Amino acid sequence: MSKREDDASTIPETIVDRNNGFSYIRRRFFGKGGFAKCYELEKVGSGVIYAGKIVSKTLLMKENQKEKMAQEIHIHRSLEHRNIVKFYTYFEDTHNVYVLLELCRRRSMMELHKRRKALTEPEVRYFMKQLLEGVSYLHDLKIIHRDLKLGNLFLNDHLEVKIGDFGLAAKIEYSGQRKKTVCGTPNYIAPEILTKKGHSFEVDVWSIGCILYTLLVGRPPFETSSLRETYNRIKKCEFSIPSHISENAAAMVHSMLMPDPLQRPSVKQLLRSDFMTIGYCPRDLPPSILTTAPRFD
Ligand SMILES: COc1cc(C(=O)NC2CCN(C)CC2)ccc1Nc1cc2c(cn1)c(C)nn2-c1cc(Cl)cc(-c2ccccc2C(N)=O)c1
Repeated sequence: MSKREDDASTIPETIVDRNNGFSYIRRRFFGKGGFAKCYELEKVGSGVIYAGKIVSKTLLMKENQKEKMAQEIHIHRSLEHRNIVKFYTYFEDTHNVYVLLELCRRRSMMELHKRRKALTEPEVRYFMKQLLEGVSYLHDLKIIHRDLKLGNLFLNDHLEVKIGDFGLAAKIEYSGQRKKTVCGTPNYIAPEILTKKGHSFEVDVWSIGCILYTLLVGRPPFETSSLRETYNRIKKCEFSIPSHISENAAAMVHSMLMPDPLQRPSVKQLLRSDFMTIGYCPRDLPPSILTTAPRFD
């Protein structure tokens, strides 16, 4: 019999953190990503609600999987920024590892994209400003995320962007270091990772360029019917920008999707780009934009 996606056979209805005696009621199943299942967890007593990422230890038998999970926790627990998902705590029991994270009730930008497709340029400026500020904070700490994608950009009740899922993140240990491998497959993967030329902060700029293109155009820049063909287009930097996209927006996309990583602007330079600084940028957005384009009269 096939297991249900939200199979919770080894996840107790009440989860106890044996380090401090706090317990959490397992509520709604939100979905899964990689090895993890995500549930709404309610802290007994306070009623505070978290997004609980739960990983079965049966999936952490191999040393490299244990190390990957430990690295994700080590990096994420050290972060504190309004555009980074807050890491509250983690603990384990016989069967699982539990990570308690900031709940983002408006889910992720992937759901927004699926519903709206292309956004207006002021909305794109609004989301890009927060994404760039969050990644600028990471890069200042010498951390590369390496898997920036719409599904990892969560939205809270105020539609503030919260970067999550540090499962592929890495720390640049010394100036000029180029990472040679990444254990996993980034969604918006940069050409230098595919060609194994060594990579660093510029891969996040590439991924943000793919996100920018997707928000402006309504579909990803290198999308094809086969992964092999998509990878070929990425390696050849083969993409086109529809003519209705503004000059400043197109120029920003082109600068971020340069084949040579050293030609790409830094995140800080992007925050000062013409597209980001010329043109209306709303201070906040109403929840109605999750389903309908706003009018900025
Ligand atoms: C009310 O808050 C949420 C509701 C829902 C929701 O209603 N999902 C529905 C999907 C369709 N099915 C049929 C019913 C449930 C999803 C995410 C929420 N919030 C949330 C999730 C979070 C975080 C913060 N907030 C953090 C931090 N991480 N995750 C997280 C973790 C993992 Cl393991 C998976 C996923 C995940 C769930 C589904 C799709 C995609 C993803 C994804 N982005 O990976 C998300």
